[in-house]
Amino acid sequence: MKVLSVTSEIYPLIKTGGLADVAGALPLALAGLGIETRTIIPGYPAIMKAVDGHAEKVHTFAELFGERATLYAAKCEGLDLLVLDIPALFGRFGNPYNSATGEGYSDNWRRFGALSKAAAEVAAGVLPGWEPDLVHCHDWQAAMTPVYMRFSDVPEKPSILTIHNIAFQGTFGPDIFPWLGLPAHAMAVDGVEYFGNVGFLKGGLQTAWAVTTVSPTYAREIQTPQYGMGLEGLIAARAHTVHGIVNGIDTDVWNPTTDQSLASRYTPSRLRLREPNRQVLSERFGLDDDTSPIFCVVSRLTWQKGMDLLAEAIGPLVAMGGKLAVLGTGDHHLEEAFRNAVRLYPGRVGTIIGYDETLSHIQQAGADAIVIPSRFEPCGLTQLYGLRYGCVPVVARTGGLADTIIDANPAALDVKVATGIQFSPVETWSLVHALRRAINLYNDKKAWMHMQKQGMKSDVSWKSSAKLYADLYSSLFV
Ligand SMILES: Nc1ncnc2c1ncn2[C@@H]1O[C@H](COP(=O)(O)OP(=O)(O)O[C@H]2O[C@H](CO)[C@@H](O)[C@H](O)[C@H]2O)[C@@H](O)[C@H]1O
Repeated sequence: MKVLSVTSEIYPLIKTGGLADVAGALPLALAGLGIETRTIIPGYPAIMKAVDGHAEKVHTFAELFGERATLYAAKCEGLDLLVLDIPALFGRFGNPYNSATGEGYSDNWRRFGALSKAAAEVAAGVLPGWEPDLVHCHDWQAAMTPVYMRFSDVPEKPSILTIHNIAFQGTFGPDIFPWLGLPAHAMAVDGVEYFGNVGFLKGGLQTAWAVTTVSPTYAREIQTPQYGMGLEGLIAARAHTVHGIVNGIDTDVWNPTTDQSLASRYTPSRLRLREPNRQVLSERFGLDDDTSPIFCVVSRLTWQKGMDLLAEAIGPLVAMGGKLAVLGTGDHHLEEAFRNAVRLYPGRVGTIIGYDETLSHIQQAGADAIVIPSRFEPCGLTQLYGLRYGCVPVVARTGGLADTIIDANPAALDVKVATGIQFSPVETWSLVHALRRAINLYNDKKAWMHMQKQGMKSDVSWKSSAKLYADLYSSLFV
């Protein structure tokens, strides 16, 4: 089967978050099941640089959203890419969505409208010698693809839209509609119309043949007003086509026995070898060199991720003897709160504001636990990295966090199946209680080691989830 994947970021070429990890890893996992994936991606400077010298021009669009566009094919990092080069839209350095001030680009509707339109044309067969059987779109930036497929003259191909984060919906004023190149009747409830505006994600949810999200619990949650962010009615109405498939991780990139980012590599039976990583981590974050537990964070510093709750829990955490190493970027007031905590609790809290892939590996290998107090979490990847690295996850009981971590309740501890700590409701007092439970368990060396080992045994690979995607793909042809 031939699949066209449509995405606005892909690991290792351009990444702002978990979407890139999934868009990069899933094609490799599906290849093992006989599914050939080509990924269409905007030609940002980072992508153009990566394919420079080995890209082949395969198509020219005379006009796409007022611009001339070129599609290049290139193999890169094991990925089979179709790069959409439109310098006026994508030739911007830095974050793919926002300007240097952190604001979304005002022409994002043109940029990702163009990506979706180009993808729909590839689906319709404009490339010489290659036509996909199915189109798999990721998030709002790709969500107009099935809309263009639905409202075109060419027979529609099966399509899947995966929601990685429903908080980002790509909603724009109605004045953009005439520029989208869609027939007038597409501005209706069974098209892109969304409370009088144009909704990219809404249009995709309406038109894709199947909708997936990245865990079964989140698939249920987004059908409720608490989590659906306005789209719950539409998603619930399409419940029979909504599937929750938990993300896997690239177990070659995330492998503590071979990871070259680490000061020391280790296996479940040689957990002592984590110690040099712990030391590197302590030095990098300016933490006291003692045996008290280190909790880490690798995250966007936002409300979604519950980082305000963690900021409030720092005092109690330090009072209970814990240390905290925070790596992240995000809301300025939260960045400031974590910087302040370093001043208040020197040696107990370390904060690095920034994005650092290598350091994120060192954290998982050196910290004792990773804290993920998300208010909502479609799947979450950092708890999966934590499991793989023996860094015990302390997580909010929501979305994929609820599906992937086995809470250390007395029964689970008794039969040694616990892999982390869950807490609910997602409030500061409850998080503090979870941190206390973690510290108590950490002080019981045997129980803690069992949890680390049990986590490291968990199957966090793409194997079973890739099979679920393959089955879903096949089901759309019957
Ligand atoms: N400062 C930093 N330095 C280095 N690395 C950093 C970093 N901050 C974050 N990262 C990395 O970025 C990725 C974040 O992935 P997540 O799944 O945690 O959340 P995100 O909200 O981006 O993804 C959305 O999509 C994914 C994929 O489906 C879902 O798992 C998730 O629930 C959903 O919100 C991880 O690989 C993490 O290690």
